[in-house]
Amino acid sequence: MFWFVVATLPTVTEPHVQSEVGPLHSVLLHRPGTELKRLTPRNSDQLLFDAIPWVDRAQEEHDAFAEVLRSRGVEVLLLRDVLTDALQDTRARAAAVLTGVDELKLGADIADTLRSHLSSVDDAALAEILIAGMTFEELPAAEGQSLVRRMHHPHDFAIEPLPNLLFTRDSSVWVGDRVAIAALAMPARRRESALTDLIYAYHPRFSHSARAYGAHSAPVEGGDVLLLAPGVVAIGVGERTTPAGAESFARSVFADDLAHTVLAVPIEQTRASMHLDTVCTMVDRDAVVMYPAIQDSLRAYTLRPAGDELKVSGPTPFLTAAAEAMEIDHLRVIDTGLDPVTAEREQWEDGNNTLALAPGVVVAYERNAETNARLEEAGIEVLRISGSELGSGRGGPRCMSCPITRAPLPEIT
Ligand SMILES: NC(=[NH2+])NCCC[C@H](N)C(=O)O
Repeated sequence: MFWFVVATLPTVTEPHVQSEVGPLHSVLLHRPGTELKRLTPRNSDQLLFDAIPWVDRAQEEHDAFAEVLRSRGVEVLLLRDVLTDALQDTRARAAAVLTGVDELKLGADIADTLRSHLSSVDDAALAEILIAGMTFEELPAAEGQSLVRRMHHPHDFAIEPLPNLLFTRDSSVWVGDRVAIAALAMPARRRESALTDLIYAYHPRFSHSARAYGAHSAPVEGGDVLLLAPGVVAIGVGERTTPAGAESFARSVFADDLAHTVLAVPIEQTRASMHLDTVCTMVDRDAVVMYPAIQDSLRAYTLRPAGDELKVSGPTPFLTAAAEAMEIDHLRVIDTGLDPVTAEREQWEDGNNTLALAPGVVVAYERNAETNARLEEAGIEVLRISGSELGSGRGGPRCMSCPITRAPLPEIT
């Protein structure tokens, strides 16, 4: 006689991320849309883009990126869809209307008109306005002509667009089973975390998830947070994440028992290295790809909990501090052996910004041919995507993805 045991598998995978390379199950992406069409040569600097993307092509590239992930069994959640779903909750809608309208900028009359307009549109339209923004000429018609309306150019933004929402890595980050909503440093990005906050607070899939870093406001951006191993978090400190942000993030993950060591890693405050993940990402459980120019100079302060206090030591070389915290002999750096000019070109085009789908399997921009070839020589499987338009905002596959669930790392036998 045979007994069949039917395992009841959960229909959705619970959020949980402990590492950079555990098999990826669920990820949050944002398919770019109208917000990219708002970019002009006059506003692109302020909106943190280095070129004006060809939007249709950027969407094709993004669809292909999502398809690569799906073809490897990853569940892709699109930010616009989950935001629209979250807005079904009336509390979410009320909060969304408040976050979208800046009364100081618009004055009381326009703010009132805009709030009632936003309250009257359906969930999808509200999500679209929150993402794509709104110009003065798109404002709902109102009686009379206020000074604010008359003095603003019709193409000025009444609600700023969010072109950098494409980089879902930065506005929220999962550590273990908790999500931290990032406090973003650049004015052009601040409203992004209001949207991720709404999603995680009101989408039925996430509304029961606990928060990390809840009550803090010092900037930490997800692109600076690398989960080197279960219990070990590296935080880049530079143009975006501040020392105060890194310190309070460390206190928060220690208090919640999510980590035993945090490495605060100073990085150069330049556009080319605005986040730690622009110069270093993990490609295997014990290996990183790293911009060769910083390999010898990268250092880290080691933070550990000491009762209610923090014990800070260092700085010491990053690779040594990381290996020690990860309890491995050596954190391998894939030897790209690139000449400095090629290395600088490929770093700028996000060659070091790979997204791991599993240990030794990464998604990378195809244009970084030399870096990718060296990764393959080192035994890493590289899934290439094209990013000529997507990359114009200075972000690669890692920046464009927020992992929500990764399986635990398989034991090494
Ligand atoms: N995790 C990352 N490296 N994100 C890239 C963000 C790029 C974006 N244009 C910004 O300047 O904020």
